[in-house]
Amino acid sequence: MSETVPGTPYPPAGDERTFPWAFGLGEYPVAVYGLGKMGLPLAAVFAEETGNVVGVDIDEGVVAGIEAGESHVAGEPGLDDLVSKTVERGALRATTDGERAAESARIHVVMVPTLVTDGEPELGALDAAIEDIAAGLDPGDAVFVECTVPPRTCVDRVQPALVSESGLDPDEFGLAFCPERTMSGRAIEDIRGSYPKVVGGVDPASTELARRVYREVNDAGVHTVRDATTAEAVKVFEGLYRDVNIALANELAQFADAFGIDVTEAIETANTQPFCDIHTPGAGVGGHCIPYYPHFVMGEFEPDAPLLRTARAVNDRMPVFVAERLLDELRAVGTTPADATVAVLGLTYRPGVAEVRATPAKPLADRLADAGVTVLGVDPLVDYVPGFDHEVLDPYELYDRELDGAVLVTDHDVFSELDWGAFDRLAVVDGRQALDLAETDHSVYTVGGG
Ligand SMILES: NC(=O)c1ccc[n+]([C@@H]2O[C@H](COP(=O)([O-])OP(=O)(O)OC[C@H]3O[C@@H](n4cnc5c(N)ncnc54)[C@H](O)[C@@H]3O)[C@@H](O)[C@H]2O)c1
Ligand SMILES: CC(=O)N[C@@H]1[C@@H](OP(=O)(O)OP(=O)(O)OC[C@H]2O[C@@H](n3ccc(=O)[nH]c3=O)[C@H](O)[C@@H]2O)O[C@H](CO)[C@@H](O)[C@@H]1O
Repeated sequence: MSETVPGTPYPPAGDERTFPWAFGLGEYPVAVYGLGKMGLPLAAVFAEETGNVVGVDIDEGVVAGIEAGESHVAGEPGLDDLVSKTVERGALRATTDGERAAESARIHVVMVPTLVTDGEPELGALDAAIEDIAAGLDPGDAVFVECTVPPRTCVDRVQPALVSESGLDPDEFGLAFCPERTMSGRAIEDIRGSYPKVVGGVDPASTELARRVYREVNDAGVHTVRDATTAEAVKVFEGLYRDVNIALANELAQFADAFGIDVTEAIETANTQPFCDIHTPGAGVGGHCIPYYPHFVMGEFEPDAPLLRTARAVNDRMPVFVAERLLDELRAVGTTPADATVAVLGLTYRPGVAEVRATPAKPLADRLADAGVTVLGVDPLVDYVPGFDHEVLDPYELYDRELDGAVLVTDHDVFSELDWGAFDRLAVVDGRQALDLAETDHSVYTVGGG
């Protein structure tokens, strides 16, 4: 890399006119750290584009599967084929040796889990990946963080760690935050350009290099922002907006009985004008995005965040609210909760995604169990949830069990397709406005419904 970008000694990726060819020919080898639901599709797309990608994961099973040309991520259209083809032609390799991968790469992309433990951001995986990268970081390299992090993480945590552990000066390498704006179930489509890629560097050269790289990957273009912290805030703001607006929908749903209306109908109607986008009430907010991102802001900075706290409290209470509606329905049909067996339908946090982090099913099941209910967990994608201390069934095993009630937490298609008439009269709570039980004699309460 020759020329420098005015205002910083850091050399960008050569000449803008020649960069696409150089990048496409694999002259800027890419390493992707974290090969999960988001990282593997990203690594495969980079491999398709450059022909020269090494993926890094700490899970030996993940690495072995990819080395065999197989994707371990279910439910991603096009991913199985893309992984198979890019591995077969040597464009994508996988390893558990993060340091060695870093030595071979010029562009290092981080997509490891950034989680929350007891309400605190858990960035250990990020720190570990950065440590690997630092061990192999060379002048002129660039680090792009894609996993969601608290604002200021790149400037206050990542850059100092890279400098201290690599021995390089800050202007000898690039660092940018380039958030993953991707939804499980459509990852390749989103990575390829459902929306513009947002990038923000710790300096202009880092922003410029990120722009040049992601312009080769994202057909919707690249939206550059002032700096890395602004880019981190963009990603977190997207999630905060969603958590607050889901909380509004959940709070409104609790007025359905008092108003005597179908709140979902009122929401859908209110949303027919462009200044209103009330989200959908449900049984709770799960996954490692939306319920986690508020904790990247709340309590991490001087200003308090009462709105974020309240929204989190409203959403965290929804599983309990739904469980208590089911207890009401059991009593309404003359069933004593302590004598009841209830199926909790859906253990993953949303349909089609085998992810159970922050699943609403767990607090909901625990509230039922506290009332003496025997709980059966049911899901088509997973048969185990950490901390879920109840029996777990495959959906079709339900027909062999004596049930008194059922609560829909996650609307996997299979639950709408069940033969509900095969069950004796049940107390049912539909937490996702997904069931049509009008032709049955079940006693049904629909969250947000009339
Ligand atoms: N899942 C989503 O819908 C989504 C969407 C946008 C952004 N994100 C962000 O991406 C992050 C990752 O999400 P995901 O769904 O891919 O998680 P995931 O749990 O599916 O995959 C994470 C992968 O990283 C690996 N890993 C953990 N520590 C590592 C390390 N030190 N080095 C290398 N690999 C390591 C794990 O073994 C796992 O394979 C999330 O925490 C979030 O910040 C997720
Ligand atoms: C790039 C990225 O980070 N993408 C994220 C990803 O987020 P995600 O995979 O976590 O999925 P979500 O759809 O946010 O669902 C989370 C939980 O909230 C419940 N929910 C949802 C909507 C609603 O109206 N009422 C609800 O109750 C739902 O059941 C589930 O438990 O995709 C979203 C676009 O879908 C993005 O916005 C979001 O940034």
